[in-house]
Amino acid sequence: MESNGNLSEIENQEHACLEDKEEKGLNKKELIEKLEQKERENKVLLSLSNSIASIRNKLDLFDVIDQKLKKLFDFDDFVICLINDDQQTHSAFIYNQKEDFLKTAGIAPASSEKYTLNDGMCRAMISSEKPIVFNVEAVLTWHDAPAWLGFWHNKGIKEMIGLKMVDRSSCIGFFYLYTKNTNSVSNVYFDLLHGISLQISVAISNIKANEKIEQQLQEINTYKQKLEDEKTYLQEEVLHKYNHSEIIGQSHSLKGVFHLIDHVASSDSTVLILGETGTGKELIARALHNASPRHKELMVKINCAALPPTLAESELFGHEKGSFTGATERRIGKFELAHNGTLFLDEIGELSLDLQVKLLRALQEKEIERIGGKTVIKTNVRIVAATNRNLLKEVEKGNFRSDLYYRINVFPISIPPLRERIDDIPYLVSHFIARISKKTGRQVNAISKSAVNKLMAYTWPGNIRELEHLIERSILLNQGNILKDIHLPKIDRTESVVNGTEQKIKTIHENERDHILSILKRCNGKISGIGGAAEVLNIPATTLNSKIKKFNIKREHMLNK
Ligand SMILES: Nc1ncnc2c1ncn2[C@@H]1O[C@H](COP(=O)(O)OP(=O)(O)OP(=O)(O)O)[C@@H](O)[C@H]1O
Repeated sequence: MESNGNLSEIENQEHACLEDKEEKGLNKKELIEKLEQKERENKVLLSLSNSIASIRNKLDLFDVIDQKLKKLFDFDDFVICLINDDQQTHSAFIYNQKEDFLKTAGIAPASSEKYTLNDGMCRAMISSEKPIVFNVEAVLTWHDAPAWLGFWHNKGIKEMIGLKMVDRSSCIGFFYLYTKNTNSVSNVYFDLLHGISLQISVAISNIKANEKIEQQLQEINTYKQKLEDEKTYLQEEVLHKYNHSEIIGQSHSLKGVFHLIDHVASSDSTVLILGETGTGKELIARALHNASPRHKELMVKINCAALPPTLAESELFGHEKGSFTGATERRIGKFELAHNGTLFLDEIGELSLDLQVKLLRALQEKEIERIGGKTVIKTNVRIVAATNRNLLKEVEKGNFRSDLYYRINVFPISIPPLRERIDDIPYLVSHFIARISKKTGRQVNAISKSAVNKLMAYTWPGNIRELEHLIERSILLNQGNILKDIHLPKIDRTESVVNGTEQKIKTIHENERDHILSILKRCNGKISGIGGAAEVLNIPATTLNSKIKKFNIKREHMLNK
């Protein structure tokens, strides 16, 4: 009896069979019972086919087969195996996954195990169009019995009904029913079984398509999460800083810094930026990143001085959800965020010794592990570090690991303090006036010459940041659109305290002499002309010359820094 599993065809066949039996004189009651039985079977098949259409995962398919087919056939268990991509082996795809079930001795079904297609059972099923009944005891005596058979034998299985599963005329796997009795599935049902296996093939294609969609969705979610992380980081960055795109200055020393940036930007070398606070180290780090091949990726900043001790490791390397109290969400660390980009380790001299070890390991291994994570994550980051400390001294004092120092001190760039590049002050002032006026809505658009001179005479312990803040303060206090009044700190802080002891009170003359001398030194002995001490002091060069004479200031005093 051939069948393609179509239900109406099956019914026709059953009617033909009944007519045949009537002819042979079977009694009517028996025939009605048969007909009712067939109707029940058809109902089960119809409901199976309806359920199969909505199946999305393996568990659903297991339940549907287990519940619906058990109404039709007397079997104890079943397994669906699929042929692997290598076309040489097959593995269990749908099977009973209950723990107590899998405890039985022998090789329990597991999707990770691969078995050859070249065993006696597979060969027989591949070459047969119909289900085959295998006797377990008999197959166990075969030289090419499948490796897993002992497991079912130990479970008390006596018979296996196996058939190949076909999709678009190729064999994609096998469907096995296991029974503890013999002859429990009559061969009358074999055509039906074949039809069922075709429906199961459809369900399997759906499951596989669904698994692929799920996997792609997961990839999309991971990517989305990365974009979210980057977006949050960038939003924080925008909130916390102005958007500097320019480094202002024309001084010889700053040009030297630009030259070094040009040299090193295109490589992946670690750069250590040295300089007093406020000299623009972060600006230089950004310029370096923007000039590097990594400029399309993020430059992620870690302020090592501001890392809270309890969260520092998570901040650097991230954590998995639930890895510690308060870790309610998975979070990626700055190292991971900077993947393919630049990691800017600001104020690296402030990093605790404990974190120095962890940082060194991450730099050496080029891989990190999230707290509570089980996998090692490869990272490709370019390191730019900055400090206002003398790191070598910190190494000598035992505050900074020498191995980390040598690891980061590959290409040092020193940013000169503002007092050593006073030529940059007028440019910086114009830049800040324009920006701060715009920001505050004030109409200030110029600065008086005397105010610039005053600024050039100051020593700027806080460097450009101090200048920026001072201009802002002055603009806010200014009347009119020319900045005339500059509110410099009353005492020049660098000169007010000497080794923590108070200065002795000086006479007016002593003060005047010291001030003139300090400006002369700053101007490298230049008296007149642009950038000369007379211009800075806002007095004629002739007046300055007579004061130099009066205070007995010698040329060597002026050059003696
Ligand atoms: N050459 C420059 N042109 C324009 N603005 C500058 C320049 N140098 C520094 N600044 C500005 O001065 C401020 C301080 O700069 P930055 O934060 O880069 O200094 P830093 O050396 O990193 O300071 P710290 O050591 O305190 O972290 C910033 O607002 C920065 O934009």
